[in-house]
Amino acid sequence: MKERRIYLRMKSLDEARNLFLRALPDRKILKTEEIPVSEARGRVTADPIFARLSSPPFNAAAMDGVAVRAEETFGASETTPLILRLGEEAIFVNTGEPLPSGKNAVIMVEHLHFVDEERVEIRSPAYPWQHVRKVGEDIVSGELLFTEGHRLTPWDLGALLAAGHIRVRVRQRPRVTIIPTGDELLSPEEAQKGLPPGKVIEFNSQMLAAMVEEWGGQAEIWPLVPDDLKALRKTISKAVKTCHLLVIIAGSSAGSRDFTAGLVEEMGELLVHGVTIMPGKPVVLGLIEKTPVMGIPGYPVSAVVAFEVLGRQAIQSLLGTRLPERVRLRAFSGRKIPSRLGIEEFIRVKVGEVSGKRVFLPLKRGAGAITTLTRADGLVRIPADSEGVLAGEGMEVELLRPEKDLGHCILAVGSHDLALELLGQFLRRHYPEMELSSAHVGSLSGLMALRDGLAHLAGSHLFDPQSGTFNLPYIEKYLPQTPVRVVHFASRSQGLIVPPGNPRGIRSLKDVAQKGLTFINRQPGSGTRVLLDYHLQDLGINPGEIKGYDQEETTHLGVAVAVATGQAEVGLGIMAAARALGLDFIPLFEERYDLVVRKEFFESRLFKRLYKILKSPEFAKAVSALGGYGVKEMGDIIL
Ligand SMILES: Nc1nc2c(c(=O)[nH]1)N[C@H]1C(S)=C(S)[C@@H](COP(=O)(O)OP(=O)(O)OC[C@H]3O[C@@H](n4cnc5c(N)ncnc54)[C@H](O)[C@@H]3O)O[C@H]1N2
Ligand code: MOO
Repeated sequence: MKERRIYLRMKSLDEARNLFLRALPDRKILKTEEIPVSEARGRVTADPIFARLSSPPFNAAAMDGVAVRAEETFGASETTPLILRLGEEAIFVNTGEPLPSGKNAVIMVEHLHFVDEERVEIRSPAYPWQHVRKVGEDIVSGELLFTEGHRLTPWDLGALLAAGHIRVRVRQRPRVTIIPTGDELLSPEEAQKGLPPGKVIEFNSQMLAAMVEEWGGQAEIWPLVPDDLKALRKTISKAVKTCHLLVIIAGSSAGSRDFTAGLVEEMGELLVHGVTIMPGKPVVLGLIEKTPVMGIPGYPVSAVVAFEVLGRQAIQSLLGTRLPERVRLRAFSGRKIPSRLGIEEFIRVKVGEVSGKRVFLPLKRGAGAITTLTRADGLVRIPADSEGVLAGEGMEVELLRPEKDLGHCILAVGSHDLALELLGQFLRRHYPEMELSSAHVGSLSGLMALRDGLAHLAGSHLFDPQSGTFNLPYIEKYLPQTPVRVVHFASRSQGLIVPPGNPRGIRSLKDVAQKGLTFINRQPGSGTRVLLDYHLQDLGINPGEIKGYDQEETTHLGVAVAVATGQAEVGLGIMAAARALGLDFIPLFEERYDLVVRKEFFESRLFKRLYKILKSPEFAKAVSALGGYGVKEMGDIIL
């Protein structure tokens, strides 16, 4: 067998799923078993189930009062009350008790007028079967309660018991064996003693096992297998004999120690290696000794996504039932999200509500970051034939949490700022259910997002050369119809970010042009770019004289990374970004960074919380500590 594998032709998700589902063994391989109803929640019925008893089993009083024969009460009215003899024409009954024979209605105790110990007066008639639950009203003996293949809910258990069943025949739960692989992994228990260098905690297996259990399967996690072809071959050949589905985690990609696809091919039939989804691309699907085998990528988010879109249906198909679908809702994208053509992308998103409209912002895309799932409100799928989503475009969001828990997320679209990120961290610390989700699109695009109702607030630092002021002239120009308030956030030092020790001896923008240094720029519409262009013009420098002027990053940190990695010799940005990466900084200008807030959001409870933090000395201190920030006027309301 070759040491290193390249992918088979990648399949689309539909192709891969169809190939795999068609190859699954017949459902009949799952045995059936009879189990107590008390243990049957979530199980799938193996037979149709008929009621053995009726419910209620007799005509029962539905209210506390007296049982009567309705016909004997006809004619009673306010003007012609009727007297009934207690114990004969009217017999006391409590809710749930059988009706005494001959009686067919109940009069509630509140409607009785007691004459004496033996007699009661009524002032309106009872109609037949009033306040009576008739025998079999709920369930009639012999009726079909559940079809075969029905997944039992908690209330289904009630109906089974009421209908006289204490045991029920269900389909065996598909047994799913999960094998984590990788030399670098350590079990969570072992890691308690400390994590040796180069080791990471193995947790994918437990996530996948929990998913299996949620879908109605039975998961068994096998001990970790090292990256060793022979060991893995041996484990697989044992595992396929005892399970209905085998899941091998990691080793699915193209690395020299990625054995899964090769082993499936060698030991059985390889159906799929590589699916055009992201995360989750290097999935392996196949059959070994008729047992379906899945090779699931090792990155945690890739593992969850791949297993969700392929494993879920495999279990569903083996169980012969449909699993409940996630709630979906339509929401609008708060920013442009580019996506690779030919790949179906699963974007984790935060969902907020702006003026009654649902808006989502993407979280980080890295498949290694499990918190992009724990923090996500939902998933948005960008189809393979799309190059991405435009700002304001409506998409379907598959919710990962209950809909009622949405709406705690503040959506900030605009200029990137490290102190704003810190504000988000403070917010979560004080109000754990809340989140500040930000998209870095630059100041001007942030204002546009505000205008279009796609953000609650926008961080902005747009310099207006004519007036020498920040932001307000732009708001006047671009948001004439949008009621907004403006809160000062911080002043920032903008300057040149250079490698430690400033090896090229840079002092000014003039030096950048004159010394022919490689520059890293920011995207048009960002406040930093506006500032740069203004000062270049002021200094009479033609952008064409600046090497790298057309190389753009979208965040301050992006610029700092470019300098730190040597891709550029200098960039323009804030001091905090330089500091964060241990770079040197030559301050050039002071600028104002303000928060432009939609007026109705400014008045909301969510904003009040954010504002409280903004005004706290504790937060101001933390921002100062970032370096290069002035916090004297932090929180001043300037419009
Ligand atoms: N040259 C290429 N390299 C990679 C490609 C590619 O197309 N060409 N694809 C990348 C993609 S996409 C993914 S996804 C990953 C999948 O990698 P593997 O399935 O081979 O998994 P590993 O490389 O062994 O691990 C990746 C990552 O995940 C961690 N891991 C693995 N198992 C677990 C576990 N049970 N619990 C927690 N974490 C786990 C592992 O430590 C690694 O950090 O490949 C890319 N490479
Ligand atoms: O499939 Mo990988 O999951 O794109 O990161």
